[in-house]
Amino acid sequence: MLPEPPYQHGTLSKIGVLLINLGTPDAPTAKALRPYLKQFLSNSRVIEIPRWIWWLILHGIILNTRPRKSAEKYAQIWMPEGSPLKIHTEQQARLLARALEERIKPAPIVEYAMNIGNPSIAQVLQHMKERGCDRILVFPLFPQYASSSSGSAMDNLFSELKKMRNIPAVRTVKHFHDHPGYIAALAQNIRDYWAEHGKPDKLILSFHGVPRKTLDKGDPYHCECQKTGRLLAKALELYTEQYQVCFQSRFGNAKWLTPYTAVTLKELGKLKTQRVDVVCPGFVSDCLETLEEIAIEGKKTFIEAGGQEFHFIPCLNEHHDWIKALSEMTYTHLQGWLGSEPTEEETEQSRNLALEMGAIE
Ligand SMILES: C=CC1=C(C)c2cc3[nH]c(cc4nc(cc5[nH]c(cc1n2)c(C)c5CCC(=O)O)C(CCC(=O)O)=C4C)c(C)c3C=C
Ligand SMILES: [Fe+2]
Ligand SMILES: [Fe+2]
Repeated sequence: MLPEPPYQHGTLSKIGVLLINLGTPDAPTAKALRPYLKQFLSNSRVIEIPRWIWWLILHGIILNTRPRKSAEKYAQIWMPEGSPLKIHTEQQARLLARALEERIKPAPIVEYAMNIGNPSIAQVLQHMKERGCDRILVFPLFPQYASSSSGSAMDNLFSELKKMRNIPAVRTVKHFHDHPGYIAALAQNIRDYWAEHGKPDKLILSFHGVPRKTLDKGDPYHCECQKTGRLLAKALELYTEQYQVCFQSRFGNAKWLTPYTAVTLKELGKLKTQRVDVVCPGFVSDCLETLEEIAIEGKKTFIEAGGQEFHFIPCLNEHHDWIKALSEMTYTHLQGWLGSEPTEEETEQSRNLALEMGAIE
């Protein structure tokens, strides 16, 4: 069990909000990619094949080849301040804290952590406890629930809580794939883009893929992506022929959810489609998968196949409507906790009582 700060009578119980994203390497180098990929790909929710077979493949092949290849990709999208995923998540936490300050007194403490890499869930939870958070809302930034993303973040959270003597009250957000605020923010972000750059012939809604067999095993991810797609198309008043839901980032040789984004872009290119726009509603922050795989590689695939014009629409990142939706969802999930904090006066009284009773010195 982890060491615990000494229990203090009458300390103010604070509310914390912990945003969690997937995680990113510390640097765009093979040296930093190796431990990141090792942690990611050792997870049995991410790779669901017998452990010993996978151990041989991972240690014998993947960790000897992929770190260098992935580092080259990361180097193309790395920002002066660091990894885009980390920078956007940091900004989202800062903007959410500011939005909540205006609605909730005393304002909750907002932090972010990464399921893989840094800052780790373990580190940040400990830090929140030290700051006096006794009630924590854990909010994974994955709109659609998948066992490999949201489920894995929950595993990590619960295994850290298991090490604590004094466990805070914890609530978790499962998903928000159909939340009206999230859908409205996605639609507005796309409309903003189209107001500046005009409209495409086809809009591709590209979600991160997962192995096809996870759908048969009961993972709701596929259905949640389809629902987000449907609601977003409705908000944008698109006809069925004007958009398509696709799945990207296939890993390994097994069948993943289809249609594959890269295959669809190639087909659209071959059909000499004048203009295709791609947006990635399943990622709330731009990252390797959107900036390299779609904006660079996806564009190349489409143009080389004969397409004319390719546009990548950025993720929600710091969009005003997204921060509003995030704050709205947080507020909803905090119901029952808000307004129940003891006042400073009550806290002082209980401290005095404990002093009188000799419970504290
Ligand atoms: C949006 C949710 C995500 C799901 C679901 C998901 C499943 C999943 N991913 C892999 C393998 C890799 N993904 C990688 C990067 C990556 N994945 C997500 C999100 C989801 N993944 C994000 C946001 C990122 C980008 C991180 C960044 O730093 O920008 C990588 C690492 C990069 C690389 O080497 O390609 C791998 C590997 C699997 C196998 C999987 C489901 C089974
Ligand atoms: Fe991934
Ligand atoms: Fe489905």
